[in-house]
Amino acid sequence: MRAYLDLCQRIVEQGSWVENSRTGKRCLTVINADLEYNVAANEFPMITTRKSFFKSAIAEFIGYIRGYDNAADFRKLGTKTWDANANLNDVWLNNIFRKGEDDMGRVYGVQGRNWAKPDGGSLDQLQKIVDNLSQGIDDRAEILTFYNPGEFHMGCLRPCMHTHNFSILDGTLYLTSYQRSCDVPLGLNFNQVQVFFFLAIMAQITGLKPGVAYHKIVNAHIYEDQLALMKDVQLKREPLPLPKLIINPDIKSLKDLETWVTMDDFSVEGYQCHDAIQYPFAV
Ligand SMILES: Nc1nc(=O)c2c([nH]1)NC[C@@H]1CN(c3ccc(C(=O)N[C@@H](CCC(=O)O)C(=O)O)cc3)CN21
Ligand SMILES: O=c1ccn([C@H]2C[C@H](O)[C@@H](COP(=O)(O)O)O2)c(=O)[nH]1
Repeated sequence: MRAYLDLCQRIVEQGSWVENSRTGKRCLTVINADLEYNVAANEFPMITTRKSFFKSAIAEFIGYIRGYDNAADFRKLGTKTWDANANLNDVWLNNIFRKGEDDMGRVYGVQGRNWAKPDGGSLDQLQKIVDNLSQGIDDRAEILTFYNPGEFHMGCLRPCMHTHNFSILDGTLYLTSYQRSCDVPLGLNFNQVQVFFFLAIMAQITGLKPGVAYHKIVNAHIYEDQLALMKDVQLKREPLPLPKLIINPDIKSLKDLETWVTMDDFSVEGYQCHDAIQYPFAV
């Protein structure tokens, strides 16, 4: 995908160095990036300039859809992406709200499916959206937000891709997703796949046609220890044609996603890529 490489190039050429106290690593940073994915044409935005792992990215997102709060549940689905944040960050390890090994606390899906109401009880944001969209209703507030500042102290990480806003226009479903902070070499690889997947699967389970997914990023960065690999290896490569995402057509409801779906229900067709690059991960 040219747009991904253009963003990487922009960070390398125009980025400013920013200290980050949470990770102790500096980041080369730009502000504001807009990406678009054509879900209607099934142009699946898997990165081709290095080997990419779409199943981990989809597993992570299905974990959010299910409201998981535990890295072990994510591992069972097929991704280890939450192991480090749940178990290796000292601030979280010493947090009194941490419920033990693998606990992530009140992050992402917990907020999406089980938002605690001040008057007691909880709110299921995703179920409301699925119910509305299935009836062709867009109330101009079809918003799933994981961003709950009142509970940041009860989770291992503040959500990065924090808000997903659906729209219906002329019978077609659109998605606009907002991301406050983006690790471009590692996280964006996953986040592109997730934004595409979320629109594709929501269209499938609500009976709407998918349109375009818009991905809006605020702080886009490359960590200092990732920079050489980006500059000297990935940016020297030419992108290859995009593959297609194949989703099992038997997935017809939110219940299906919550109960029987596994990573065997997803495959890609026509994925060609350059060799793997292992970028360092900042905890
Ligand atoms: N610093 C940082 N960057 C992130 O992108 C990130 C976080 N932290 N914390 C929360 C989640 C976890 N995410 C992750 C975590 C690990 C990989 C990763 O290791 N990816 C490898 C291999 C993945 C695999 O084998 O499945 C890669 O090469 O893409 C990617 C995204 C995205 N998020
Ligand atoms: O989906 C995700 C989750 C996380 N990231 C990255 C962005 C940052 O590098 C870190 C989070 O650190 P903060 O200090 O909370 O901003 O994780 C991502 O790119 N995508």
